[in-house]
Amino acid sequence: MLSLNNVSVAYQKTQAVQNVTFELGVGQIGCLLGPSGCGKTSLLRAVAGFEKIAEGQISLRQQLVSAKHSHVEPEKRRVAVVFQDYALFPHLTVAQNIAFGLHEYTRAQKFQRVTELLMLVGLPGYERRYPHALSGGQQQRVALARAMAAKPDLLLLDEPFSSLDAELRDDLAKELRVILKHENTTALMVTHDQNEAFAMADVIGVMDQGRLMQWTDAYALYHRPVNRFVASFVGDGVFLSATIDNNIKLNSGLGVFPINPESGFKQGDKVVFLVRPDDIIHDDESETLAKVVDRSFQGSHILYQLELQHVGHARVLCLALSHHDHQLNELIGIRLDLEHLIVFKDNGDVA
Ligand SMILES: Nc1ncnc2c1ncn2[C@@H]1O[C@H](COP(=O)(O)OP(=O)(O)OP(=O)(O)O)[C@@H](O)[C@H]1O
Repeated sequence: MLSLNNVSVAYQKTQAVQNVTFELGVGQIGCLLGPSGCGKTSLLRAVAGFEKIAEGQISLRQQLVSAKHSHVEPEKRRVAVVFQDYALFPHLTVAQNIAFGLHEYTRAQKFQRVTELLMLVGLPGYERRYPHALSGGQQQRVALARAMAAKPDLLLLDEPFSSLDAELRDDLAKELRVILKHENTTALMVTHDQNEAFAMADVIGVMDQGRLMQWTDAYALYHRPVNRFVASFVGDGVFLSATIDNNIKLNSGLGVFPINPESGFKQGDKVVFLVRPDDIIHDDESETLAKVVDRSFQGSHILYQLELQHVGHARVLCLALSHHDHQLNELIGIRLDLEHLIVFKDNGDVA
């Protein structure tokens, strides 16, 4: 449905997007995830046709819509965009807003589509309201209904929930996924919030400094990040130093762990490996002790920051059930439960 091949976007002095390649199939939901300034909005705008591209090709339905010397205008792409600020027409009712782009529909067809969409976005009976009489979340649902009304081939969403509060954001992200799947809409969303990406997307693209680092599902991003940037940006965790010794020997004294023999490391190589909070198991029986240096109560769990009592005094995170209630400076037993070791070359920046 959507295919990007080696796409670059440049402004006068800034190379905003560099050599991005990915594909999105019919009905798939993709999400571009990355920190502020990584180029995700520029890429979305290029797909919408608001930005021309400097290199590469963008195709929709196997038709070229953007290349260095050719550019199909946004209104000819059968693409709809939902912006973060809702952008509803204030002088039109909810029904008029949603029906705005349905030029070829009869009155009866418009009525039917508006009713159907309001039901889908959880606002049945809101036809005659005006935008100012709706909450932020409700306005964004109407904006979504309006964008989906004419059944676009591709729906683009630019941080659609960023002006809503955190709880509403999570709920809406989950609801939006159900709505998009119900209509079999292909969608590409931009966000800097990994929870939103996890809740929404079939496939996630992590971007850093204009480049697409990895394009895969949430599970693979978390468990098989391709580099340190992705490993740090997606999920919590810390890197610990180690040296390759056929197996990996950990200088933090946490044990010896086998690595994938095809990883290409040789004996004596300095490496770092990723330890997620759920890899550190609190175990009173264990002789490996760590000191509680910080704790944050999260209801069912407590997230501890622990200082290892061995070489380097490295700090790790540990997610423990909240009835394991330990105080600052207490020494607690831990063990490492690492199934797949995520190992990268050491750049010398880990203690
Ligand atoms: N219209 C523009 N003119 C010049 N430079 C721009 C323009 N829009 C974006 N940039 C620059 O391009 C780079 C990528 O910006 P972009 O907005 O695509 O990133 P982003 O990941 O979407 O960031 P944010 O989450 O803050 O919106 C940044 O360095 C930004 O300053």
